[in-house]
Amino acid sequence: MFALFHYLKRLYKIFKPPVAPKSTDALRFGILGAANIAPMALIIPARSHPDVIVAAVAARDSTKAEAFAKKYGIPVVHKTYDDLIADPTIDCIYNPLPNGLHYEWTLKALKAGKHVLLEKPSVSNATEAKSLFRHPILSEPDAPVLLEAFHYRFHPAWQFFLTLFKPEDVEEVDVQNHLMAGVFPHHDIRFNYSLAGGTLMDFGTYAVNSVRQIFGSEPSTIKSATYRPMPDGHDKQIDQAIYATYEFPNGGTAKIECDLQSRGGYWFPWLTKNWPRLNAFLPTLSVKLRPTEESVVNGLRKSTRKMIVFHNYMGPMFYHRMDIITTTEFSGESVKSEKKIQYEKVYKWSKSNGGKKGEEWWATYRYQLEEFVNWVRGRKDHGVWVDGEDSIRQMEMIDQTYLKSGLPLRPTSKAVDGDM
Ligand SMILES: NC(=O)C1=CN([C@@H]2O[C@H](COP(=O)(O)OP(=O)(O)OC[C@H]3O[C@@H](n4cnc5c(N)ncnc54)[C@H](OP(=O)(O)O)[C@@H]3O)[C@@H](O)[C@H]2O)C=CC1
Ligand SMILES: O=C1OC[C@@H](O)[C@H](O)[C@H]1O
Repeated sequence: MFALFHYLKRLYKIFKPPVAPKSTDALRFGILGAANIAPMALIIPARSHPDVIVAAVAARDSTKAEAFAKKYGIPVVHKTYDDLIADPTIDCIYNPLPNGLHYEWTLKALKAGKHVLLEKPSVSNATEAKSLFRHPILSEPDAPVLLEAFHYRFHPAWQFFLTLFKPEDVEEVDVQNHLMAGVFPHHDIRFNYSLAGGTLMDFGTYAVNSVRQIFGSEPSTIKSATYRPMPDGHDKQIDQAIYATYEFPNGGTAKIECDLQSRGGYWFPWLTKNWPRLNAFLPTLSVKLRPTEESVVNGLRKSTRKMIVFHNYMGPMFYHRMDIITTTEFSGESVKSEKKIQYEKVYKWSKSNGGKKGEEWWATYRYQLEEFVNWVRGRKDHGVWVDGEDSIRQMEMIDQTYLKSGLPLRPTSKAVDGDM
């Protein structure tokens, strides 16, 4: 009963956080587009941050922009994205535009001297990523800050998870990201090739990112990559689901299965195979480690193996659980095994974590905003970060996966050659 109350209180505070009094020189953010993700990823987290004010928004349709601004208490509405970027009172731009517009509008904002919090996936492909993250503007003294918003990495649960094993000991990783069919309609930006859509660009980008983090390296080979295309009448260059296996330099392998229109998975498949799939709705990954001990006890060979399952690694603030499963096997003439499971949940940094800030109810996005502001304020040695070279390597792995699957790379923005 107490646990349920605690859980509901945490959920409530994620959506209705206490409002912090703002500092006099708080950073003023402007949002490009009245995007669905903006409240969750910036507007709500900003409320509890004393150094952040969401000051302006621009949308293509001014009625939509006005309604959005009214709903979320944003004082200024600009008629165009260019007007927002040109606003001298704005310090930081949040870019949640469709993937295919990330490059162009981020570069415009950087050129106007704004710091940019850029939604994932950072851009459409590795060509854009190199052009953006290695742009000379980012090497100038007092260069603006640019961050690909891989929010899940900023949460203490993910960072704790990474302490549970050494990358070189990882033998197998399995990532399962399924979203019930029907959540996103077929006309959603996620299924639009010209806007750099595709499941690999969406759910898949987390899967790719997580395996890169777990192995601490890039894959040496893509062993296979296949996809399920959109239904007839829709863009066949779009992967509705993507399945890939990778080999890493330590000999370990990773399998990813990502589906934005997931169906079936129930009994009586002949009847249920087209039913929207509800029973795998938490993105989950499992990591199998190589056997860690080999010894002889009473004439029996003892070996111990660990497996860690992380339920809901993408949205740990709502609920998550790490199952650390240790299997000890004694083998001689017969084989006997013992299994032990330890459960972990982490919502806050431990006290020994270098004074990093956080509350149990902070969402991944709130932890991310904390670090973004730290960087803008010059506090760069503080904690988790996603650097530009990492974002480039991420797009390289996505490109290579598309090529292996037989799908084309997502289109490169004309702004790359024009350099605006
Ligand atoms: N971090 C996370 O957890 C999540 C991140 N995302 C990422 O955020 C971005 C936006 O996703 P989401 O909020 O779901 O998408 P939405 O479709 O809700 O928002 C995209 C915005 O882009 C603008 N836009 C500009 N040009 C176009 C165009 N040609 N077609 C469609 N929209 C256009 C629209 O703004 P206007 O208001 O001006 O019309 C719209 O509000 C994506 O990159 C996605 O990957 C998405 C969900 C979760
Ligand atoms: O970033 C994301 O996280 C949640 C998903 O539902 C969404 O499709 C994706 O864009």
